[in-house]
Amino acid sequence: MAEPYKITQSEGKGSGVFAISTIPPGTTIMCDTPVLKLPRKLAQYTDEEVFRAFKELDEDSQARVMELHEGHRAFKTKLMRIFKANNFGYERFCVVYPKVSRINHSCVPNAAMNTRENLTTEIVATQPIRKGEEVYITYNGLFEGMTAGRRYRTLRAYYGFECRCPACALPPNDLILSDARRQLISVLDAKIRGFEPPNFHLIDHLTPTTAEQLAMQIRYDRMPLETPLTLPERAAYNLMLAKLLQAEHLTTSVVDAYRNAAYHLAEQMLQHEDIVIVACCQNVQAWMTKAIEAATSINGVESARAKSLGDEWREWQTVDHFKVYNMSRQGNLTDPGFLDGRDFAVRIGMFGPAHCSVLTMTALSRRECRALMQERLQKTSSL
Ligand SMILES: C[S@@+](CC[C@H](N)C(=O)[O-])C[C@H]1O[C@@H](n2cnc3c(N)ncnc32)[C@H](O)[C@@H]1O
Repeated sequence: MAEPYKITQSEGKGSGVFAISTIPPGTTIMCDTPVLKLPRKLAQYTDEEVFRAFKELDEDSQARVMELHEGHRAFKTKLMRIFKANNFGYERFCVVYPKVSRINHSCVPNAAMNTRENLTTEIVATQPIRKGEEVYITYNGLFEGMTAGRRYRTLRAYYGFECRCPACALPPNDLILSDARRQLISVLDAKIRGFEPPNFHLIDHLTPTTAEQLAMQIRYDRMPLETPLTLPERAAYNLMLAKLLQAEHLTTSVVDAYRNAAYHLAEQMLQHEDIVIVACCQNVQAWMTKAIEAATSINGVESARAKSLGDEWREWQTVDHFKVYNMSRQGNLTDPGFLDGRDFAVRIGMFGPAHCSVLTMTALSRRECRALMQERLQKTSSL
């Protein structure tokens, strides 16, 4: 199949990758395999190490490396300048891709890199990209949670350019809001993953000279959370994260955030096997719907992600709580006025002998529901 992009000049950025036809979200724009590969190390690579790996390549591969962008940093050799401007660091290797290396950076990217274990990578559109528009990825996954000032320092130190993407070029008042959102994103994202928020303060001292120091390289060490998040916190943090990511137009992680908010709220509700809280079911449904909509618009309606979320949601609906919720929504409960005015929760139970028991349902007001839950809590804590 013809590739939907061409590599051509991008104003003020050297070369760039541009869409030659409209690219719907979820489309694989480009596939690439590393041309140069070095084992990952904590300390900086020396010129000799990079040269040794380069010398192993055949002539054609060497030529492909040497035609890449040199960046703007003052390393001694052209090879090192190219390596520094184009390498991607993974857990075990640092690699240079011949085609992906032509993609410029934006803090609000319209494409993302999906890399397999064998280090082949795909660039996938995460937003609709119109014909003639430039394709952007983000050079640093942590930028989602960094203020514009810290992104500026990082890009200047490691790449030597000033980003003018829509997030970095916001008017001052909007920038303050964007910075606040991104700092919150960093806190919520870290806590959801079970870590204390990363300490980005070292970046404030980052300069092109200090960038190569080891102390700067290991600044993202993460401390596990002292107290794990509770279920209500998990649901709330994921919901806030989803909303903040959307406000920042950072679409890639929105799907997981909405899905996880729904999952943890459902988990919380299912702790009471016999109580169906209507508002919880409504929220679980609303957030799963948003996750599915986001996956459909980012990955495409036929994508594995959108399908697996749809399957997951259908499976959740086979649980008694959602069955009862759906019945109440469809007015299928025996008494049509059943939930009127007391529509906070439904208590479900079984009545009669096991072989012919019937499902019973009792409407609960907010006060009744809270009293019932508190009574149970007291019983559990007195055990
Ligand atoms: C991996 S290369 C990207 C492709 C490169 N523009 C080229 O000509 O091959 C990284 C270099 O591209 C340039 N670059 C990338 N994103 C940029 C941006 N948003 N603004 C200005 N320059 C950018 C910088 O010179 C950076 O060192």
